[in-house]
Amino acid sequence: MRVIARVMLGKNYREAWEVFMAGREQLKLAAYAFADPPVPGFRYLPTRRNRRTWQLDKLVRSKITEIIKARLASSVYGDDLLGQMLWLQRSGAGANAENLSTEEMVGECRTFFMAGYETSANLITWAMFLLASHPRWQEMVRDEVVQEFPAHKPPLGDGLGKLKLLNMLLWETLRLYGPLSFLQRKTASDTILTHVKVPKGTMITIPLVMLHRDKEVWGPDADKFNPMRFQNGFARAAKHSHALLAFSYGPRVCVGQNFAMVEVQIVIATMLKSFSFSLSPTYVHKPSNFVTLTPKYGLPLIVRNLQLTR
Ligand code: HEM
Repeated sequence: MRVIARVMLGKNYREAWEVFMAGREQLKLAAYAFADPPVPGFRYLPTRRNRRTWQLDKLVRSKITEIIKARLASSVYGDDLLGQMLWLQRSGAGANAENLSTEEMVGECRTFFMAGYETSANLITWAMFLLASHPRWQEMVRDEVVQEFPAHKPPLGDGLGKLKLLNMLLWETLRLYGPLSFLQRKTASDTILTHVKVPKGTMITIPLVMLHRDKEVWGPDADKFNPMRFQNGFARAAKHSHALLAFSYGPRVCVGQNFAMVEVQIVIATMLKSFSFSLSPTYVHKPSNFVTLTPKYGLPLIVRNLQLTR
């Protein structure tokens, strides 16, 4: 959470935290709204949940707007993402920069907060689950990390690109336990999808969980943990070069995917260097899809300090 708060509003870290907590609650409320009756205008009714959503919305907007105003007044835009947007807006350097209104900047901040925390946190969680469940892989990835980043060399910088096994492990985690279980799209025109006529304006849900475990695409071991399927690269792991859609594909592909992969690599490599992990006997395997895919009862791990055990 701190990572995305610093990246987005680093200079205003304390306010970022408040914005973030409010946004997080909003996201949960929005997820509950999926179960609302499909009554037009239902979201405008003053139900308790809607009122709370509006309250949070106001809070998030006013906080970010205040931060923007203060930075503009001081002419010190900051070296975080908001600072970059302000700089683009003021300098007119970016394409369509003049169109980036304060309202849009507020929207961008909200999107980044929402899109950039739970997803990465859950990738770390599920990767740790798989490492704890497959000790041989845990050893192999640790050996790779220690070889590239011995003793007191922190796992940062170009060396991360050499952590092939860790990358394979992360791709396999995204396949089996991708943070987002589905994507949604609305058809922009009448279309035909595998012989089915789909009228304009139809909402289509793309079930990533099913696609990622489809035996026709991934082979007979599609349900099994096998990071080696990625040994020849991402595009050759399945019958289709874009079968892994955890970060989506096309014009709406996740803009934060490289950032997320580096962030997660650093966190996992740092932990593996000093600790070993095994699953606690109290762990109950129940992936639960609420906004993102999480272990319903948490992920209790037994953690051992390697310096004490070696
Ligand atoms: C493991 C981590 C992540 C996963 C699995 C993930 C996944 C996704 C997916 C599937 C989408 C597309 C949604 C759609 O097409 O409907 C998306 C969009 C987006 N992601 Fe990520 N994401 C991750 C991390 C991040 C991070 C760290 C950031 C920010 C630093 C970020 C920022 C965004 C933004 C801004 C969008 C919207 C892009 C747009 O609509 O143009 N994501 N992400």
